[in-house]
Amino acid sequence: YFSVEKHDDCFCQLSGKIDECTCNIDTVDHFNNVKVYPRLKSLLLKDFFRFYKVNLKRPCPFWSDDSKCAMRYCHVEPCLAHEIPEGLKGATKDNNSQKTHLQTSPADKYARDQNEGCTSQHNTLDYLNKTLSEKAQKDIQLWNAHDDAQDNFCEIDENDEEAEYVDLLLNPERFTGYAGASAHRIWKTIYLENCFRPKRSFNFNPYIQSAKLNELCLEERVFYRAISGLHASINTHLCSNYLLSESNGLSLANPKGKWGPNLEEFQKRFSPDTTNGEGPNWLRNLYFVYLLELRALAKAAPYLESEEYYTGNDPNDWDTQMAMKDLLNVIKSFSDHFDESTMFRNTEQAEKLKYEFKQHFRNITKIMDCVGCDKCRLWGKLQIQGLGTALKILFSGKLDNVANNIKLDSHNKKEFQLSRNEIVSLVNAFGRLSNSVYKIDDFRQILR
Ligand SMILES: Cc1cc2nc3c(=O)[nH]c(=O)nc-3n(C[C@H](O)[C@H](O)[C@H](O)COP(=O)(O)OP(=O)(O)OC[C@H]3O[C@@H](n4cnc5c(N)ncnc54)[C@H](O)[C@@H]3O)c2cc1C
Repeated sequence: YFSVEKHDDCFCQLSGKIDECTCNIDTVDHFNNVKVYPRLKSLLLKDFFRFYKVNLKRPCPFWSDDSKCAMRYCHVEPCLAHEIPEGLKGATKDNNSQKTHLQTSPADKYARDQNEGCTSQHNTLDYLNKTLSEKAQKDIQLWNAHDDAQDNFCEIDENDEEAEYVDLLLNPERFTGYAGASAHRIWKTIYLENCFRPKRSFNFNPYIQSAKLNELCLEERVFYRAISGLHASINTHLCSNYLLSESNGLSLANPKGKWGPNLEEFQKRFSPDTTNGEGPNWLRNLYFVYLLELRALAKAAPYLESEEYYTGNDPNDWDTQMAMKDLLNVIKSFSDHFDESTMFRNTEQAEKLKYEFKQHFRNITKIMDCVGCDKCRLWGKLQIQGLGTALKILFSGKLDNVANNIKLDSHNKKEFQLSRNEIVSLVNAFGRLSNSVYKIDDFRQILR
């Protein structure tokens, strides 16, 4: 079952097919490292993707927050008001254009034309009162929000009073020193309580052995692999952006520190010798979740191509729009996408399973509020929201019939919506996975 080639000198020289998918590891390596990674790297510097709104102060709903990471590197600096682009602060172009759109929508125009051509008698007999009381309008807004929330895999906190904008470029994901019981409790809770488990698993080890995965059904395996892939990605980042200058990682002697790849740490975390043979499988799960999010971006491409990426700075926004279109064209050109249509097929079970899948995932979003290191919490929340957005795109069913080359009309846009934060988290989360795939290749080069 192990996918490491015997004669390869590096455990991370993975090969063969990615589990649950039809494409090979090296296909993804090449596609990502040459085409996707450089594009994402510059795209994620744009203001639209740089500012993420998040509530880092939500209390942990499951246990009292036992350990706060005291290291400087755990700290997150929220943005000051003047640092946030005007367009993100309140009156967005979207709001404005929606207003004008509503005033001149074809339906309104039709009604107006009809009325203008009517006699006064017709006016009274045919009159359809289209005005809505303020209360009804509010109710409709609530219903729409409710319907939309049904598609969501995440607990959204961007509207919380305590939510603040964070500049992601000033708070890079890297080694923080967050470890030990608190970190283990989070991962353990995620795996133990929220991942579906093999029915005959009587042991209390929360971590599923890869060899037992075949006892799970496809949907459950996908869920597990996505979480494990994200876990592998986070741990790859802390190895590739490790604090090198201070041996104990806690000294305040060097305020900036020297950061870079730590091969030993990477080997310890992923080599078969130190992980009971599991490390390479965790890395393969990283490729799996990469393909899952890649497919979500391809599926949502018609939606994302019609976005304005508004921040209030027209030339920059136009650049962002063009860069996003370019990236989406590359993503659409990938020939071997993950096929989500094989999931939730068995009609009797499907709805129940989908519901459970969603509930499990929502729980994980709540567990993120228990992460005891602000920076880890920030990136954990962002990556989980990004993954949740990918799942919403893949499984809400609302984009299933939208062909790749069709521009979304306003009807489709009303049917399916992504908030700014969902788009920011999805693209940044995918950026993190892309970065991990790239960094693993760096480690391979060092080991060669
Ligand atoms: C949400 C979150 C975000 C974090 N962000 C950061 C960060 O930005 N920077 C930082 O330095 N630290 C971060 N951490 C901490 C980091 O992930 C580790 O928990 C920590 O470094 C301790 O590592 P460990 O070797 O003890 O094993 P852990 O990574 O804590 O893993 C615990 C156990 O899970 C199993 N396991 C490990 N990897 C996988 C996998 N991929 N798939 C399945 N099972 C696996 C193993 O049995 C392992 O013993 C974060 C933790 C969490 C929960």
